[in-house]
Amino acid sequence: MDIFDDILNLRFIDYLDVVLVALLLYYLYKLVKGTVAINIFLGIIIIYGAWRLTEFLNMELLSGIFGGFMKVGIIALIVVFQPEIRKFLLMVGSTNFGRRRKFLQQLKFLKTEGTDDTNVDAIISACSKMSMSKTGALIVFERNNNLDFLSSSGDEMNIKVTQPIIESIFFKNSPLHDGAIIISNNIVKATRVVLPVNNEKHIPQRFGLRHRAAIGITEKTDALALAVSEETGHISYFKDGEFVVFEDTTELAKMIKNDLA
Ligand SMILES: Nc1ncnc2c1ncn2[C@@H]1O[C@H](COP(=O)(O)OP(=O)(O)OP(=O)(O)O)[C@@H](O)[C@H]1O
Repeated sequence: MDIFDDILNLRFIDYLDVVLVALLLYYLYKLVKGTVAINIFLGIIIIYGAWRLTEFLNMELLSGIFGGFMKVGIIALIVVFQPEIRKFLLMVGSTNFGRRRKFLQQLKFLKTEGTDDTNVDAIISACSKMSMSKTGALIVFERNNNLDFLSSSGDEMNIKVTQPIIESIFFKNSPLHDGAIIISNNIVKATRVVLPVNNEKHIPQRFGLRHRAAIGITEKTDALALAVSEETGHISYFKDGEFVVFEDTTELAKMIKNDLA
């Protein structure tokens, strides 16, 4: 009965508390998913379990050793998870409130008809042409996480998306063709951007740095990425650090529009 009383007595702030913890866990999971950090995390849990067990069994020497380790645990955690903590803070701090405002406007039916919707069809047409001519390309779509911290690694731009613009950026002799481009609200924000590369995931050997970079950025942020392979002309779409399977470019365009909505 006590439990039911407790549930009935939950305040709004308690629900909010639970939702925030769930969000925090989700972000933490997103950070450590597919990395060695998950193994370190498991290691810590095993040592904690061993410590409690040796304490329970009154094994003084062993429990002393594990206990000593656990006492400095928080410092060890900060040292070991330094890159993950850094990325986590970056992810939290770089949330793009501009897009959130747009979302609120949509809710209020105030959004003016598609002024800054990305022209996905133009991008897909450019990708199809680049696929046929085996021109390599790497396109990143910004969503809620602000990618300005990456733009500085390349050349900042402010140019409206059109099919010829995308094709000419990646044209082999163009000075801008190397690296990735970042697109936000139908604007190419940056070119020649260097993305974080995922070194840990086991993806087929035929995929090199371009595809690993697409996995890296979509894993660490909520961005989407499109890659056109220079070797095979194949178009790949990435979301949440994974390849997304699609039938044809019509389905691909539909998926991207959906994911950007
Ligand atoms: N970290 C990165 N960030 C942005 N662009 C990158 C990055 N790494 C590689 N690239 C781009 O990808 C190009 C090709 O790299 P690589 O051949 O290793 O990739 P790949 O996955 O095998 O692609 P492809 O099938 O086109 O050869 C590079 O010339 C560069 O323009």
